[in-house]
Amino acid sequence: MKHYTVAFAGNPNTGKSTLFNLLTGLRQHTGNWAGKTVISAEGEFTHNNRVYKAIDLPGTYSLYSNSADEEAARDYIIFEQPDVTLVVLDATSLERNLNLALQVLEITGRAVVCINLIDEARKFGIDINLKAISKRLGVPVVAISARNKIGIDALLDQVERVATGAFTSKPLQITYNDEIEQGIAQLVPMIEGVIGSKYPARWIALRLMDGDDSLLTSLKANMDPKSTSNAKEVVGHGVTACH
Ligand SMILES: Nc1nc2c(ncn2[C@@H]2O[C@H](COP(=O)(O)OP(=O)(O)OP(=O)(O)O)[C@@H](O)[C@H]2O)c(=O)[nH]1
Ligand SMILES: [Mg+2]
Repeated sequence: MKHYTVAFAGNPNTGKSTLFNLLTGLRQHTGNWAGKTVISAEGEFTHNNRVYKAIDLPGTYSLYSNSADEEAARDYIIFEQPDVTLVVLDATSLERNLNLALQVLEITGRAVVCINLIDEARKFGIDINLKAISKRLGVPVVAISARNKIGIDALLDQVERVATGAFTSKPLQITYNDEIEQGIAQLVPMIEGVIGSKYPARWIALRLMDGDDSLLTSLKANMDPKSTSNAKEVVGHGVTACH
C-alpha cells in the first residue's frame, strides 16, 4: 500500500505538535516555549485504511532563510515534496498566520489549510468563513481544535483528497509589481533550464531576487551533481535584487 507523506507547517505555537501527537499517538513536546519543536519529528497515522507518514516541522513565521528552522521547513517542503503540506494556522490571529499559508502555496498546491484553536476563536466571537477562504486560496480549508479533538475526521478527509489527487487545487498566486514580475519572467526559463520543472521555479526566482544564498546552497546540494555547476549561472545573469 502506498504511504502518503504529510508535513505539518505553521507559525510557532499553532498546535502542530498537539495535532501530530493526537494523530500519531506519539508524544512530541507541546507548549509555549519549553516545548517548542526544534527538529522535525516523524510518526504515522491511518485514515480510511490509508497510511500516512506525518512530519512535524518546526514552527516558522516564513519560509525564507532567517533561521535554521525556516531553512529546515523550507527545504523539506521543496526537496522532499510531501504529498500534502498541512498548514496549521491559529484561528485567533489568521491575518498574521495566513502569510505562511501564502508562502506555502507559492511552493506547492498540494496543501490543506487547517485552522486550529477554533475553540479559542469562538470564545472571542470570531466567525471564520471557511468557504470564502478556501475559494480564495484554492485549497481545502478546515477548522479544528486539536486539543478538543474537534473537526479531525473532516480534516483527514481533505488530506486524503489532496494526497490521492481527488482534489485539484488552484493555489492562489500572488501578482507582484511590474519590476518583480519582469524579473520572474526573465529568471523562470533560466531556472527551469538548469533544474527542470521538478522544483517551484517562480518561487525560486523570487527568492533569488531577494538574494537568498541559503536557498541556492540547498538547491545545489539537492540537485543532480552534474547540473550543480550551472546553478551559479542563474543568479549571475544580472537580475537586480528587489528588497
Ligand atoms: N485552546 C486550544 N489550545 C490548543 C489547541 N491546540 C493546541 N493548543 C495549545 O497550544 C499550545 C501550543 O501547542 P503546540 O502543539 O506545542 O504548538 P506547535 O505549533 O507545535 O508549536 P512549535 O513547535 O513551537 O511550532 C499548547 O499549549 C497547546 O495545548 C486547541 O485546539 N485549542
Ligand atoms: Mg511543535
